[in-house]
Amino acid sequence: MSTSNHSSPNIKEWVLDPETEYRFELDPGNSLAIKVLKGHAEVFGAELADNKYYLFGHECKAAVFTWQGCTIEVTGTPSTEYVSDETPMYAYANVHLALEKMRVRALSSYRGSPLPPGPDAEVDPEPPRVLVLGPENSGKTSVCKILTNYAVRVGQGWTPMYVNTDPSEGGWTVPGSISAVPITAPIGSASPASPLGSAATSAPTILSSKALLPLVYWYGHPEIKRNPLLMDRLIRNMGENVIERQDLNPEGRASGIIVDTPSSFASSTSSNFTDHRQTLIRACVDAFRINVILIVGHEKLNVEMQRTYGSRMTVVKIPKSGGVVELDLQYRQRVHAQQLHTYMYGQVIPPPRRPSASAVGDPDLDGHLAPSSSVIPFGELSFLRIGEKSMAPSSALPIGAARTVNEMQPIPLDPASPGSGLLNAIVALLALPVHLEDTERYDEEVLDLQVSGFLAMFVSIISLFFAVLIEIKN
Ligand SMILES: Nc1ncnc2c1ncn2[C@@H]1O[C@H](COP(=O)(O)OP(=O)(O)OP(=O)(O)O)[C@@H](O)[C@H]1O
Repeated sequence: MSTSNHSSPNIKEWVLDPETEYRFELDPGNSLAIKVLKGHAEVFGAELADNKYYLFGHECKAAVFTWQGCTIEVTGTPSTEYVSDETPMYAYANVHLALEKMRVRALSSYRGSPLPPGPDAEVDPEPPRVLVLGPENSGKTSVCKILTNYAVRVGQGWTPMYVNTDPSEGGWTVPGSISAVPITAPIGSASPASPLGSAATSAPTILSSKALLPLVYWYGHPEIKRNPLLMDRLIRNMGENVIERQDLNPEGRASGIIVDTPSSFASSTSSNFTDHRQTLIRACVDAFRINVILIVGHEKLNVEMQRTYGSRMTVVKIPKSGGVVELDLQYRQRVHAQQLHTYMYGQVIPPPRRPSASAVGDPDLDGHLAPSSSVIPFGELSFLRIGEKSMAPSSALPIGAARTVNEMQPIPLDPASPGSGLLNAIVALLALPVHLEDTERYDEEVLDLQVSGFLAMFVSIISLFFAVLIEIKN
């Protein structure tokens, strides 16, 4: 590895040796433009085209990896930048090859073609349905992105289903939701505000070719511990939908599923949550018919999963990357705020120094949202909250006492009442099934509905009553 300074003070050239990566971290308000001058490079498995600027911003932390060596030009001043030759990419590439083999065998069997010969010719071909588990800041999302991007890049037309069950991550919409989408093009990593790429928005149609239409369920909190029963139900609903969709499309089904999970699935400091943790892992395994579990750098969890699931599926421990950054609470809160803003208004990453007009990547295209607002009388909307606003764990109730409101009960809210908690809240707009008879409706129906968009609740001082600002996506 070597660096050379350009004539301009904030431009540097980095020559990377094979199998090394250039890691960087950005401060708030800073951005970085990276251009590949020679060779091939990728960011979390997504290849960077030659001689095009890629912008990174909003406190992005990432790495440019190269298999065969490359020269990159970096414009901007990251708070941290260094090159590392110790990466777990070899292990990740091996996992990718094993998953690829499963895909090819599964597709051959769906099409009725003879299976490729080999030691596992007798084993029933199954596409890879992978659950990725690991503690906080272990790099789970990065591993999921790398495996998904490699599958998409193979050129076989795979469209792996990426499932995000971490409500604190935001995925393709806002924090508090869980979502799934078949990935058709490599996922970029320009900003932590859109960690998994962009969903379809009210932006110009230029975006529609690469925008994703995710299936979204609303949990309403970033923290799983808040209502594990609700999370269990949402995961099962999502699994049912995902499997049903894949059953209709052999290529999509053979592409498999990659499920990213929250860190609370891996370890828990509270004994109350330990049972829920295992129940939620089981919910994922059942709902998505998981057949491969990957544990990112956690020995104890690996042993636990080997004991529980090792007899019926492959459980593999993979190394954690030394580049994964420890994200603190304040950083996560800033990213949540940025994700909400990005969902409503799109995002623009200002270039560190205007690179040439050939700049590419998501951010340049994403800054053109045209949010619309409409005033709707509250009488035409019904607001529901699931469970009580603050719920003590069941174990904290007096012996023999039961809850008056259970965790899954939808409670109607009066928006005019000061304690409704709606002011400045984000509310999910749920798609009501239109063809249902009254007899087919049930009390907890709202828990099973998908999200059509999100509402931001503000007060309109001029009209002296509450108004709702709506930005509907999908
Ligand atoms: N090799 C790397 N070089 C630089 N930054 C990295 C690298 N791998 C991951 N990161 C960054 O580290 C941060 C944490 O990684 P990631 O989100 O993948 O971890 P996680 O285990 O999914 O996190 P969480 O605790 O939220 O579940 C992210 O900002 C990611 O971009």
